[in-house]
Order: sequence, then C-alpha cells, then structure tokens
Amino acid sequence: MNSITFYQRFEMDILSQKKTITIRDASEKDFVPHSIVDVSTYEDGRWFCQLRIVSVTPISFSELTDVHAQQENMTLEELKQVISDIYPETPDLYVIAFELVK
Ligand SMILES: CC(=O)Nc1ccn([C@H]2C[C@H](O)[C@@H](CO)O2)c(=O)n1
Repeated sequence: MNSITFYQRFEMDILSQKKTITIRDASEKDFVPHSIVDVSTYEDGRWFCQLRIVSVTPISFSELTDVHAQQENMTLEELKQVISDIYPETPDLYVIAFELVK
C-alpha cells in the first residue's frame, strides 16, 4: 500500500503535525513501517503530502484512550464518535502512526 486518503477536514491537522495517528479497519492494515505513502483527500483525490509510516498496531474500540485522542488532536469522546460513524460495529481496528515527510 503506497497511498492513503483522509477526509479533507483533517488536512491542516496533518500538515501542522497535530495529528500523528489514524485509526482504520482491516482493509488498511497492510501499510509497511518505514515506507512512504502519498496522501490525498478522500473527497476529491487532491494530493497534499507524503507520510512515513511509523507503525501499525491492532487495537479494539474498547482500548482507545486519551493518548490516542491526543494523537488525533481530538477528545476521546470526539474520537469515539468519529470512529463509530466511519466504522460502525467494527471492534477490530488498527492504529497507524505516521510522520510528515518534509
Ligand atoms: C475512506 C475512509 O475510511 N477514510 C478515512 C477514515 C478515517 N479517517 C480519519 C478520521 C479519524 O481522524 C481517524 C480515525 O479513523 O482517521 C479519515 O480521515 N479518512
């Protein structure tokens, strides 16, 4: 996997490095640590940066903590709501940690 999309409302958080993880379902678990991926918006496919994958770690919805929320630049309540909206009834998730390629 050498590309990933984000909802465009998260673009500024990624570019300002306030957001350093994303939490996805199993369809996006195969990113390789140390690889560099192109990032574009989900809505219109506009490229906006590259990210270096740091790690991919399985997690269940019930294991989400304030630390994950902070890494997403959200409150835990907001993070749980976002994930419930995107991945309803998906208990098995993956934390993809990343760094902005400058
Ligand atoms: C197609 C798709 O699912 N795209 C996604 C999924 C998730 N995100 C963001 C939303 C939250 O910040 C985290 C946690 O899921 O990742 C996204 O931008 N695009």
